[in-house]
Amino acid sequence: MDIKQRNQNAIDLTFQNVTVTVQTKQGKKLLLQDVSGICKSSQITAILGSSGAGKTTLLNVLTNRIQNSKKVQVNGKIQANSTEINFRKFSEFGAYVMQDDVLLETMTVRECLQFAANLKVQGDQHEKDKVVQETLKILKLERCQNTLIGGQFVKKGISGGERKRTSIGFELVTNPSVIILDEPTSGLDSFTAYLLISELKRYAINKEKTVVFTIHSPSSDIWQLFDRVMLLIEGQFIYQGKGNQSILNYFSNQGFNCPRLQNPADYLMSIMHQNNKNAQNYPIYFQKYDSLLKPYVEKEIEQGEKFEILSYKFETSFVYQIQQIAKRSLNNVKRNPILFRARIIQAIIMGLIVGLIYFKSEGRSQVVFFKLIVQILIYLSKDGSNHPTSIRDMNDRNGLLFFVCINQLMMSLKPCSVSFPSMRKVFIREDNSKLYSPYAYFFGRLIIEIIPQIISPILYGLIQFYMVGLNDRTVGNVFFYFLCLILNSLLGLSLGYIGGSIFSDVKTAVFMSPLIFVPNALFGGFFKNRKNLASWIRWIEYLFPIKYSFNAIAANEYENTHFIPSPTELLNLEFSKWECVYILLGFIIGLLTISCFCLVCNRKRQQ
Ligand SMILES: Nc1ncnc2c1ncn2[C@@H]1O[C@H](COP(=O)(O)OP(=O)(O)OP(=O)(O)O)[C@@H](O)[C@H]1O
Repeated sequence: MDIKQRNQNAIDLTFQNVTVTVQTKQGKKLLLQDVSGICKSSQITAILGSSGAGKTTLLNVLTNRIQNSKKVQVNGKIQANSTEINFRKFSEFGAYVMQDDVLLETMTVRECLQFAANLKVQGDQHEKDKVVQETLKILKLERCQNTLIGGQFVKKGISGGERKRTSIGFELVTNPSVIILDEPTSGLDSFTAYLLISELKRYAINKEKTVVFTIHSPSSDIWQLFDRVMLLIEGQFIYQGKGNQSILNYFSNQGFNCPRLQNPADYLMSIMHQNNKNAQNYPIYFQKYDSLLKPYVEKEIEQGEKFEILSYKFETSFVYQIQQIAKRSLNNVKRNPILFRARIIQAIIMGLIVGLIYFKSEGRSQVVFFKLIVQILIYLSKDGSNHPTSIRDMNDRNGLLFFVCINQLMMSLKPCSVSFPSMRKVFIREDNSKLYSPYAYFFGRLIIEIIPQIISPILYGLIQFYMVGLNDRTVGNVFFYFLCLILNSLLGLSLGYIGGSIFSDVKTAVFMSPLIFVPNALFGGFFKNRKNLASWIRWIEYLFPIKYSFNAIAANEYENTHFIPSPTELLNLEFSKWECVYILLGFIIGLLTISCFCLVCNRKRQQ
């Protein structure tokens, strides 16, 4: 690498006159007050301050995660090598490791880094693997590389420190020029914390990276490592410049002497801590900073790196992204199969319950369940034996058909409505890191989640179809019945996706699902005959897809029936069974498209 290339990869991150104001019930609150500074390449910059001083807010501003809104106002200039940057630009060269480690618990440490590398590292698979191996080595994660991350559902997992390092590795693997970390040492013992910060320092020096982090109470060993320190009180700087002895000299000149045997960081935290005694000194700190350090910092900003930033923008193909997400989703199902198993068990139990309740009612086929497979194989056709024999039988049949429709819808609606919210944090984090397109995420997950929604209705149907004795006059009738079950299940999936992509948390999504389900059931054409609906409200029934499911399944059941009165006329079935299939397919595609757009529009910047 020549000198010019090396300098072009180095980024000085500067911020000038940054002010952040939020509107609260009590009035306007200043989170950051006209702060300016520089974080230099090949250095580690530590931001210290008491709780609530504005450290995280500053990192959010540097990474462009805070946007102007009705409640929040952000002013100031953020630049990388004198080029003003926005959220998208930052993601091309920078990475942000938030305080919470948002990782997918069913992945191993290596898989987690590999996922990020596959999607964001340029080159062939060998190069991607090499970067992963190097990152595992830098962060001392080799020993636990094949251990599952673990969490709520997958109990056995890596330790807190390994988790933190995996989180950092997930961002480092993409080789960012600027890496910003919010409290990377929280939850780590002092020695692990020291190892981590020294690795970050080595990384900054060896690879000319800009490393910025907030830290609460660094040990004296860690304190020695800081190249640059920023001290914040109430959203204002009281110090910015070299670490170690320089900072102690600065405060000593103001009459604040750190006792010889005390950890300098602890001493500084004690004089910054918000209490009445310290508060009297705040004006002195601010005034000294403004007169002694601010002009010097402004000069440093002016002298900062001016090279144009090399664009690292690299995106894998849409199909490759879908492949990677689908592969991960499949692994997720394999390693945490509880939802999949629950869906299958639910189908078997519900199939048996329905089969037993409606078992071989009056005049129905006497074919028993175990003959089912043979029945289908020999394409058995029966001559009208499955048609209703009485009004009572017809009512039973209608009830069964309607129940089957709403049951299938409900069985897939609920699990699918929590599918996006349960992974939302992971998605938001990865989306913020611009690992993939949100559309690829949607389709990658859909491809895998659709599988149980097809297997389950088939199982359900296989169990109850012949137990009950539905219309098996032709093979076409039998298959159409199964097609209806699958379409209902996919309808539930798409309705669930709508809820899950609008509502960001699991509880709200589950709570709102009856709002989707109940009107569908009421306007489905069974509980209330459509002819009896008031004319002003009748049009609404067309908006609820269960109407078409019931129409299709009933039209199939009563096809060529000789029964009088005609069940199709009594039910006022409006459409032919195939017309209903096309309408249902339209609904499913339409709802999936809407939910995809909702997911895209509902993204936010992680703070
Ligand atoms: N959206 C908001 N609305 C109102 N107040 C806010 C908002 N965001 C942050 N604050 C307040 O701004 C102050 C600074 O918050 P910030 O999270 O930056 O502090 P911090 O220094 O990182 O604290 P800690 O070390 O405890 O994480 C806090 O008093 C916080 O309550």
